[in-house]
Amino acid sequence: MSHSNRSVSVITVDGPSGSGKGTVCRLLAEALGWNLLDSGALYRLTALAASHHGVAMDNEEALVVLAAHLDVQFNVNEGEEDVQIILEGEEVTQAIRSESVGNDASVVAALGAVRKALLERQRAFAEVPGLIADGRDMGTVVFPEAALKVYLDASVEERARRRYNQLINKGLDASLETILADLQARDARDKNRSVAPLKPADDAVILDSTIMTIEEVLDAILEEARHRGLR
Ligand SMILES: Nc1ncnc2c1ncn2[C@@H]1O[C@H](COP(=O)(O)OP(=O)(O)O)[C@@H](O)[C@H]1O
Ligand SMILES: Nc1ccn([C@H]2C[C@H](O)[C@@H](COP(=O)(O)OP(=O)(O)O)O2)c(=O)n1
Repeated sequence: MSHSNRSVSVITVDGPSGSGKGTVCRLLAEALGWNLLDSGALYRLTALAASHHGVAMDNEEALVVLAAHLDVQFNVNEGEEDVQIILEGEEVTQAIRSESVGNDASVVAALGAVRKALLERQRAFAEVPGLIADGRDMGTVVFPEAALKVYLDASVEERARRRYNQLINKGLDASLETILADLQARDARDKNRSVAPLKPADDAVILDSTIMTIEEVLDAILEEARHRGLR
């Protein structure tokens, strides 16, 4: 099956780091009672598995093997906000969220063979009653037939401020300048790669969240979903 389950409704949310995809996708999945695919987590897990196994982030052959055989469990625990992620028997829920794993993920994600190895695993998430898919190429490559495609953007300065606040709130050290520079490098890598670059699908609804609250972004997407008879 190349396009997994065509009868299942899919809403895709693509956009750069810090635009609010993860937050709004979680709320959408909750509001609609649908499944959630955090595709970035798969690239982060591939990068983390590589570093655990001493595989360099440009060793395409070895990375493909890791991506194709990722031994991962996503556990949804009642009352807990985060999905618990277990990689090769080890809890990595927090570990995959670091900025360095994010940067490594962006590097391995530029390799076409790695993306191919993860493709069917992503499509398998499309199960009834529906799927919210969060990533960079959800609407352009993975679910081209999605009923609603959103491209969520925000200025790079605002996205850097959000990341900075996120780290400070976790009690971690952070430098706004470093975060801004890292984000700019990651944006450039994700947008300029030759395979499945980050860009809005031709039929995407573009939302700029720079001066929108999370609630406003959620409502705007739910309104679009309603227009399309998705709820
Ligand atoms: N519209 C918004 N306004 C203000 N803060 C936001 C908004 N959307 C998300 N955030 C915050 O920004 C940070 C990054 O959001 P996240 O959902 O992780 O983005 P992404 O998944 O696109 O990288 C989080 O701390 C989140 O609470
Ligand atoms: N569908 C996807 C999802 C993520 N990636 C790559 C590119 C991103 O920089 C990294 C990390 O993605 P992730 O969505 O987890 O990162 P952010 O939470 O937006 O900072 O993975 C991708 O190439 N395609």
